[in-house]
Amino acid sequence: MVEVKINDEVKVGGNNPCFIIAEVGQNHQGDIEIAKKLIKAAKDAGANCVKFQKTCLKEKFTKKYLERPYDNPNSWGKTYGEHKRHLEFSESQYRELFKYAHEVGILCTASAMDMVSFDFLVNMKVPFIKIGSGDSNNLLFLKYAASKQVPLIISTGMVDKSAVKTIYDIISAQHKNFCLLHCISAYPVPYEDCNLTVIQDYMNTFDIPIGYSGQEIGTAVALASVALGAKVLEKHITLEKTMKGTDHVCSLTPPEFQQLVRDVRVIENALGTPIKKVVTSEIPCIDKLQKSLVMGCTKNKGEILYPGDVKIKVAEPKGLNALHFEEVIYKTLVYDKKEDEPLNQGDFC
Ligand SMILES: CC(=O)N[C@H](C=O)[C@@H](O)[C@H](O)[C@H](O)COP(=O)(O)O
Ligand SMILES: C=C(OP(=O)(O)O)C(=O)O
Repeated sequence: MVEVKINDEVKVGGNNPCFIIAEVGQNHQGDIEIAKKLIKAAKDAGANCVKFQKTCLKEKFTKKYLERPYDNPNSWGKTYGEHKRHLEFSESQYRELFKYAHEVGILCTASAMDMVSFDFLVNMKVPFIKIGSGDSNNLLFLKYAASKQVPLIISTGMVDKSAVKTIYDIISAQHKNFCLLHCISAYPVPYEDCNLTVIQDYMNTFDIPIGYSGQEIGTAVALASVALGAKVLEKHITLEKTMKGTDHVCSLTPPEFQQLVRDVRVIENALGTPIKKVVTSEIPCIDKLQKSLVMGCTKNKGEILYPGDVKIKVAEPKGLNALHFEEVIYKTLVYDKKEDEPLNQGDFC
């Protein structure tokens, strides 16, 4: 499988650990201090990267859409434009945040929500650029992004498989330094809509790392995605789930995020090898509880071992592994044997 090179130290896919993105998105409430707290929380939780959403409002939205009333409990203004302006950091604030993340020691990037934002992020030399599901049908943008030859992580919410193939074709025509994330764009996603096994379908279809961007509540589904093979995992992070904003409800608090990272690492460790074998840690249990062949009754040298004469029990000392039962039946005893005595190679012929 192709590995995606995020920077000189970090690669995604192949045998590399799952790349975990803490998605701040707009959970900073438009407040740079909250944004910094979330960067620090992402670092402390063990995330590999922290991410924002960069938008040039007049590139992403029509004038009329921005003037649309946005009257709901998550709104930061009377119109959608006012709401989004409240949540959007300036370029200099982004510089400050990237600098802070660098000081804290965590990779930091953003989703480019439009071409202008994409160019800004390229200039900022972010380790990769995320393309969110809002652009999974935006072929013009995808072509533009592909032509810039920067690593990309692309979400695939709100479209079907044929569109995902189109995304793959567009980017891979230029380079293979990209991942696709399975994603369902609902806040929160009902569990029955997660369709997590799409991850396996993507893995069978595409020769690039596949990941999961989860908007469902909790960590169970995200953990399952890693067990299914996700090599990138994105989850929203928040300081407090009851804060105002559309995404807080499907976000994880810093302790939850920390637990997620810990559990992902446990799962990766536990996935191990598909070769079923006896492992060293089983030896004490084998010694203590595995059954072996013993005499079912007392018999003398020269007598035949009929079924019923050989029993399978936990014994000390052990006899032959009980898997050899069939090989022992109808053999002749070479020694006298008492009931419950172990039967070993050399005791019969
Ligand atoms: C599809 C997409 O962009 N989704 C993003 C990523 O998950 C979200 O964070 C949205 O920006 C957010 O839900 C929008 O909320 P509002 O409309 O209240 O600002
Ligand atoms: C919308 C985004 O992501 P996703 O589609 O993965 O939720 C984003 O990263 O801005």
